[in-house]
Amino acid sequence: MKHKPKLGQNFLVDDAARHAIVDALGDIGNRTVIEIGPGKGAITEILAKRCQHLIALELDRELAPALAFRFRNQSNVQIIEADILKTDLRELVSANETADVIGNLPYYITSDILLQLFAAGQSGILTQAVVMMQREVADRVSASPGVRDYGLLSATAQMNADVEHLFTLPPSAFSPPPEVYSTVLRLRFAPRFEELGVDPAGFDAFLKQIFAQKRKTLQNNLRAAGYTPQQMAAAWPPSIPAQARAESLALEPTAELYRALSATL
Ligand SMILES: C[S@@+](CC[C@H](N)C(=O)[O-])C[C@H]1O[C@@H](n2cnc3c(N)ncnc32)[C@H](O)[C@@H]1O
Repeated sequence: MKHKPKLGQNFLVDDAARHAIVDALGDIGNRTVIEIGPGKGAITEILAKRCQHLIALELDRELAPALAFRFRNQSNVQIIEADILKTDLRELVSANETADVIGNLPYYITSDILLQLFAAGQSGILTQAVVMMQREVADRVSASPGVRDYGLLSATAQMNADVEHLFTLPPSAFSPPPEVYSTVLRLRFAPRFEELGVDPAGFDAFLKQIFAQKRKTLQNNLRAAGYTPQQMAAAWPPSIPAQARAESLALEPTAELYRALSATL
């Protein structure tokens, strides 16, 4: 079967790596695990032996039935031919249950998948995700405030999860080898909206506004988003320098600024 580059198909062929990814989920003997993009089953095969219930979502209409056939005698394995982005994860998880997610992600939709996982995390159905992505994207997801890679994706991710950088693999771990290195992250879903006193939709929109132009100061981005100089003067927390950029602020002062500006509306 020919691989389909358009579907981000780079199959994992490094045996130690595929075990390490599954090991990162910990003990899954009593867990429901959702696998994104099982492909030819490199990770699926190990998960099927270890977890209570495996739900694997594969878009490729040749690979999905081939996997369903291969695992037909394993009653804990469910292969679904579906587009992850068009799947409501809440429908896969029974009431009063939570699931873990795993996947060597199709890199062309990494950010969209992460946003989908954060939304599912907010609804309380996911505990953790072990996900492999292009190294540069993983560096942005896990970057701390004040470093060059810190931006909208970092702030969004860290509002939703504790992010842990696990390991990086070279192109040779895959067939065909991609042009980039790949990094595995563990995300433990722990939304911080309540703790920081912000509403998720409003704060997500605010993050998009303050990171709209990375090289501009916070005040310039806020002005472009429609805040007046008077509103900013009335609300500006003394702890935030007037010339600060969004990328230099931790989530706590960012939330403080959002709350103060919201109070002026
Ligand atoms: C990087 S490969 C990983 C395959 C396999 N898990 C492995 O590690 O060898 C990504 C997989 O995601 C599948 N895929 C691509 N787009 C998808 C989508 N929108 N929904 C579900 N699966 C998708 C591809 O067909 C491919 O099998």
